[in-house]
Amino acid sequence: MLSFATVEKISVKIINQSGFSLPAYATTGSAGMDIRACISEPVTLQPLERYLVPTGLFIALPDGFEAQIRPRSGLAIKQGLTCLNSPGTIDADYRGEIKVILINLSNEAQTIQSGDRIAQMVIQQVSQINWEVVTDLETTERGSGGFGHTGKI
Ligand SMILES: O=c1ccn([C@H]2C[C@H](O)[C@@H](COP(=O)(O)OP(=O)(O)OP(=O)(O)O)O2)c(=O)[nH]1
Ligand SMILES: [Mg+2]
Repeated sequence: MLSFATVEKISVKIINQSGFSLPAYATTGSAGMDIRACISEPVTLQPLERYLVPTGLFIALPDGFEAQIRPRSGLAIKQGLTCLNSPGTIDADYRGEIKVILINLSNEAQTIQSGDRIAQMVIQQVSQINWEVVTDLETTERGSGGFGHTGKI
């Protein structure tokens, strides 16, 4: 049995005609909850077309939390559908509808039906910081090396 840090309850409002249940963790160890398209009619995305897909979900995160909207790997590998702004950021103070920016990166048209699981939502704790302006940063072994600096193997 996996154990996760328990989070206080998060207020959620769900508005849809199709009676979807709330997003839920599919397995005991799932990081994300799948979220569904909430659309009045099917949407077809042509190759490279993007679409802002409503989910019918509204949440009120506590301060210090964010929700990330991430792609589902199955949808990406099978249909080339992914989230354009991945991961999407849902701010703690956002009270609007959660929407998913889907893009069709396949070379065929792809259709989304209402109720399709189009993305997943991961709730994370985040910190806000204050800057301390300095003239010199503390040194490290890496220094300014990056972008393949440590080699391939
Ligand atoms: O995939 C996403 C990304 C964002 N949002 C909502 C919640 C988020 O809190 C708000 C703003 O998102 P973001 O900061 O990414 O967008 P922005 O372009 O910086 O807009 P803003 O100026 O409103 O912050 O839009 C979504 O519903 N889905
Ligand atoms: Mg922003």
